[in-house]
Amino acid sequence: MTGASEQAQSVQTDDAAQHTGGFRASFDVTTERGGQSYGEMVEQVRTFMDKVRYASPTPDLADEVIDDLKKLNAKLDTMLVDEWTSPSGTRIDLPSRGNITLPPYEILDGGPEGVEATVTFRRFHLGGNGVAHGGHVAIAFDDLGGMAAALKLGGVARTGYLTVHYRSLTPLETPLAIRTWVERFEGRKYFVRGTLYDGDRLCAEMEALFIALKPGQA
Ligand SMILES: CCCCCCCCCCCCCCCC(=O)SCCNC(=O)CCNC(=O)[C@H](O)C(C)(C)COP(=O)(O)OP(=O)(O)OC[C@H]1O[C@@H](n2cnc3c(N)ncnc32)[C@H](O)[C@@H]1OP(=O)(O)O
Repeated sequence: MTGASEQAQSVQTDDAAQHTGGFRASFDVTTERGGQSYGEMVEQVRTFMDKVRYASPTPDLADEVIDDLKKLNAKLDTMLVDEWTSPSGTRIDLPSRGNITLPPYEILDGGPEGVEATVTFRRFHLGGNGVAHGGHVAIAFDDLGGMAAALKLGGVARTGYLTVHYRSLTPLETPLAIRTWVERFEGRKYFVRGTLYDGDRLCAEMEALFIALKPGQA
């Protein structure tokens, strides 16, 4: 089986959408790419990943699952597109904009004043002893901190640094309140803060620097 990066893209993409700087030439926001079942497809894969984290299959069952996965991978091989035209990351109607690599979050409010969201770490995000892996907490802060910077500056920023203070354990399968906001900015430097709460209990805090990209900068 080859990885996606080794596979030829099988679907023609629009030249006008090609990358000319920043994460994307322009940030695409869609609700249609991938069709109406794309969100449920992502959800089923997330559920599968949750089960893989806890499953202890017999060798026979593992072989069966491998066969099934090979068939599914072959199906998706017929529809691979480039980063700029994939639905993933652009579907604002779906949790985490349809990006399966992010912990699923739902935006409650977002604008120049900051972003409020609910994030749920899944069984797949287990670190140990029943609670979330700290790296996954940092991913949530990175994406939503980047979003707060983007909404403040009206453009794209990259993370310069990101520090997470883990204040108490972060539970799995529990909707948590996550908030990010730009505390101040100096030129291209956006200093972003964040909090993650389970009810009244502070699980983690974040402080980060996001740097606005210059025109044409990757
Ligand atoms: C509701 C729907 C709406 C949708 C709405 C769209 C939302 C969409 C959200 C997407 C959200 C994705 C969010 C993921 C964001 C990543 O995860 S990005 C990936 C991780 N980050 C990276 O890979 C960055 C790697 N680093 C770099 O590429 C370059 O260092 C950078 C960041 C582009 C900066 O390089 P540069 O442009 O040459 O700038 P440089 O002159 O070095 O630095 C600029 C200033 O920052 C300072 N600086 C730079 N780095 C540091 C540092 N580490 N510490 C302290 N100071 C620093 C410099 O000292 C300098 O300061 P001044 O001298 O101006 O005072």
